[in-house]
Amino acid sequence: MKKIESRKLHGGDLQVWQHTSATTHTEMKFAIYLPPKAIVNEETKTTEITAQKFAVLYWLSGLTCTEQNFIQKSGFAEYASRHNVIVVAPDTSPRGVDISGNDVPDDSAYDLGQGAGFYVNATQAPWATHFQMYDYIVDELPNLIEQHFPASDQRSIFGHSMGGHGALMIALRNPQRYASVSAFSPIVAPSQVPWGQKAFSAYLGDDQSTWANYDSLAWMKQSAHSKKLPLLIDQGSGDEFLAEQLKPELFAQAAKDVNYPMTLRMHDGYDHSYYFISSFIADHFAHHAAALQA
Ligand SMILES: N[C@@H](CCC(=O)N[C@@H](CSC=O)C(=O)NCC(=O)O)C(=O)O
Repeated sequence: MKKIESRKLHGGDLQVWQHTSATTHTEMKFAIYLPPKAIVNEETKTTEITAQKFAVLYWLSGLTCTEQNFIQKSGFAEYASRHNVIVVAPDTSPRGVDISGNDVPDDSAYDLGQGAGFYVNATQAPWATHFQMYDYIVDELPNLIEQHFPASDQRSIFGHSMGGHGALMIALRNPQRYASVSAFSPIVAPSQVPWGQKAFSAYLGDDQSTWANYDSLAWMKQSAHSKKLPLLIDQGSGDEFLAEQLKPELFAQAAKDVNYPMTLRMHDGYDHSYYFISSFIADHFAHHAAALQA
């Protein structure tokens, strides 16, 4: 693991790390924010509160994003610092070259390939060798974080758009691993909308029965007997992708049908951008901090 960026922010330490992933077989980057109390003293190798471990909130970004978009645009650090929660924001796909020096596939579209991993384990060529983002987010990254940082195994997850799909799908599939989930402008039914259909066809193939494994709406529909997590969705009514790609009403109806408590808030006039995210990021930290008891 190599630290490639470190900046003081709201009293804490914002770092970017690069590591060789055993899951994607590429170099991967992630950002991590250590709130003031979680900063490790290099001399004593302890945090301000000796041996304390801190809950971790995982952020999944949307199409075209790297680990940088969220940390630069969301205004998250004030709230991570206030709630004493570690925040981890990974890249959205493998990139560049693999560990054998071969190019990672990229079809050069903004909604497929590099920057568009969709948080699935691809089964189809040429993607399957590297595009294993589900396993990377659910297993490899938390293991790494909990091994190398003062991080507990108390985890929550949130995200935006493609990353909102990722957060909802991962939390609904693994309710024992997370304390809470939230999303801004999520793609809730990827199997039914153009962005998701394009990605799932490429990564998972034409047999649509396999798509349900990665579809939040499908997971919600079968969650009647699952552990229920605190679940919040914020959506702007002025979002240019709302009607064609996002469809949060389908998810809210499915939740109602299976008695899954959730909050869907529609916000008049807000669009799909990080301006919307930064306007409501404080509420998402409050939502997760309550569940994590951070
Ligand atoms: N037309 C845009 C589409 C890309 C876009 O809007 N990306 C969003 C996420 S959309 C769903 O996952 C985003 O977060 N962009 C990065 C940002 O910093 O705003 C395009 O061509 O880029």
